[in-house]
Amino acid sequence: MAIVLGPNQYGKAEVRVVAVDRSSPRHELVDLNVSTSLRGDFTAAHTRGDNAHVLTTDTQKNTVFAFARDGVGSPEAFGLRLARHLAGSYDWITGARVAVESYGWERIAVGGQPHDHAFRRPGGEVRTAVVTVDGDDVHVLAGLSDLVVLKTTGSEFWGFPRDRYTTLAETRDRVLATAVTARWRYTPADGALDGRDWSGLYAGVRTVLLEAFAATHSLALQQTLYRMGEAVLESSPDVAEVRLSMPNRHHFLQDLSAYGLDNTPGSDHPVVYHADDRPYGLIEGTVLRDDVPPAEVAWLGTPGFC
Ligand SMILES: O=c1[nH]c(=O)c2[nH]c(=O)[nH]c2[nH]1
Repeated sequence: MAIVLGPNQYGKAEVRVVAVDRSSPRHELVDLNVSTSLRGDFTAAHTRGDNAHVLTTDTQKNTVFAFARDGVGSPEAFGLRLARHLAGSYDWITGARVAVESYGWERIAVGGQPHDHAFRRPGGEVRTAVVTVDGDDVHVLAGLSDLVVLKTTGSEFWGFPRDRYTTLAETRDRVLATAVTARWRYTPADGALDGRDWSGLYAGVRTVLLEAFAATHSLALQQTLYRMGEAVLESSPDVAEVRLSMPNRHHFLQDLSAYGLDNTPGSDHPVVYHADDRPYGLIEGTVLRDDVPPAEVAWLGTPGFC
């Protein structure tokens, strides 16, 4: 009896690549999750730790980003280009599997017009309501969670203090993305909560949140959050306060200079970002009218910030 290596494959799983075509003011966005696997003769790596045949998973990841920099096209076409390249890279590599998930984004409508560089990812969004009866008082919180939005430009972040641990570069142009969780409290209006057009109110607030995200030239996600809450209060006299929780879904500009590719935001090639999932900044805040009495009981039992 001999113990032998059976079927095997290896690669980089879930490379989160976002490519932005900025060749016109109307940006186009491709958002992919790419996994690669190589098949071939990798026996020595498994049995002896001899890596002479191992095209590293790190290289496979870099190749995904470099190929995206040349334009993605359809997921099928991108997969074909990548799989053929990987399978053909060394004679001991006999095959490659490339799996591509493509996430769809829709343009956010501002004033009824699709925005040039602000997008919403459909699906997953949840409408919420919490009603509290406390003696004679009644409170209604409406809200939403997982409203996923992204801007490909119109976002800066600079002017922050630098201590010995600060490495973050200042930026005048970055991708800004978040998944909005919001709750807002309706004013009791003489206790006449019944009979309001709840769905109409909800739709109005949601539209204002989206429009404010899209239309705000952001100097910080904190500023965008405040502006979104402020816009709701300005447009809805029925709302007393808005609480927002917004993770900063970081999109890091991928450095491709090691293989001679420029990836600075410009218009002559797609700009390639790595969509990181964690850790993430978590920006949370309340925006409220200072002349409406607080109602902490309305928020009792609501976990997290809002
Ligand atoms: O909008 C931002 N706010 C921050 O507080 C922060 N911190 C950070 O590292 N990046 C960002 N971006």
